[in-house]
Amino acid sequence: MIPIEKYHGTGNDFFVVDAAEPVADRREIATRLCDREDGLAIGGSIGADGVLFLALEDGYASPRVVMTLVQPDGSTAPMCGNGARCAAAWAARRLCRREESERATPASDGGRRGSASDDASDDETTVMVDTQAGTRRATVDGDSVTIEMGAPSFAPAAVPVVRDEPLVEEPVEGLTVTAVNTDVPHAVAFVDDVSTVDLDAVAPAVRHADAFPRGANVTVASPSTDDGPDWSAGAFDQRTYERGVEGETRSCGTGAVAIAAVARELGHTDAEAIAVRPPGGRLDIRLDERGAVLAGPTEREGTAEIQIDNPQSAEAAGD
Ligand SMILES: N[C@H](CCC[C@H](N)C(=O)O)C(=O)O
Repeated sequence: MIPIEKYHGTGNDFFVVDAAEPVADRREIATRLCDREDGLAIGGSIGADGVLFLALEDGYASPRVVMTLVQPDGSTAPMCGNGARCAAAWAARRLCRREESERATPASDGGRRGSASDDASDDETTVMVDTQAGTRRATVDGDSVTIEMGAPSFAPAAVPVVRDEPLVEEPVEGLTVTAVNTDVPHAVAFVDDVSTVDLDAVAPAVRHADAFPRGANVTVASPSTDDGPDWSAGAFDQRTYERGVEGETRSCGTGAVAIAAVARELGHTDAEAIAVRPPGGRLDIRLDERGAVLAGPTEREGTAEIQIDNPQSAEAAGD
């Protein structure tokens, strides 16, 4: 039996599997468990937006977790803002439990490796999350996780987009988009009201447009309705259609950072602190010359165990 945990960050949900578990075919497991109709049910929902395979590495001054996100279509995403926040929350919880059990049974070497209590504050744990896009520093404070993201780039080679100049506010398959890389490619379109966009109808053509040789996540944004229709207020509503999920998700961290970066690039706001509201909650972004920082809540929803040969026979154990 393989233990599976379920986490979500503002509604972007993931199964978590310890990378040490003997899962030979990660694509097959991800495709099966994530299915929204026939997949694994934990915490009141069926399936997920991906499976995080996480390896907690010993021997570093700051705890380090190696993250691989396998998406429902079997592809691997180089980065995922919400997934990385969940990975940090998972690692902090593991470390905390490990310390509790070490306190109950003191280790003979008394070694101090990767301790969750090595941080300046007793309430916060710093976790380094290794992703295919690079190592990102996360701070876990209860259920709230803040993570340093890479610096957004509009450079055609970085997005990537097949052109010589950045793609800024140009029509692509029916949407007026700006292309940005926030560790993954996003095509961002500002519209008057995200709730009126038929995302499932318009996004697939943009996601697969020839301009994007590796595809793109498609993110639409509008001035946040809670804060009034003021473009400069630094608050935006978000909806994202994700590559790899091939559908809309309830939240997307790299997409929220992409909205902040494009809003600043287009002069919609000059705020350093930008609030983004995906359908699943609220994410806070800070953008300065060093890059972007993404903050928001996470939640551990529950656990299950699966038979590796027959994942559908899984029984939710709950917690
Ligand atoms: N949901 C993720 C993004 C995953 C990106 C992935 N869909 C891809 O680029 O293939 C996030 O919170 O940033």
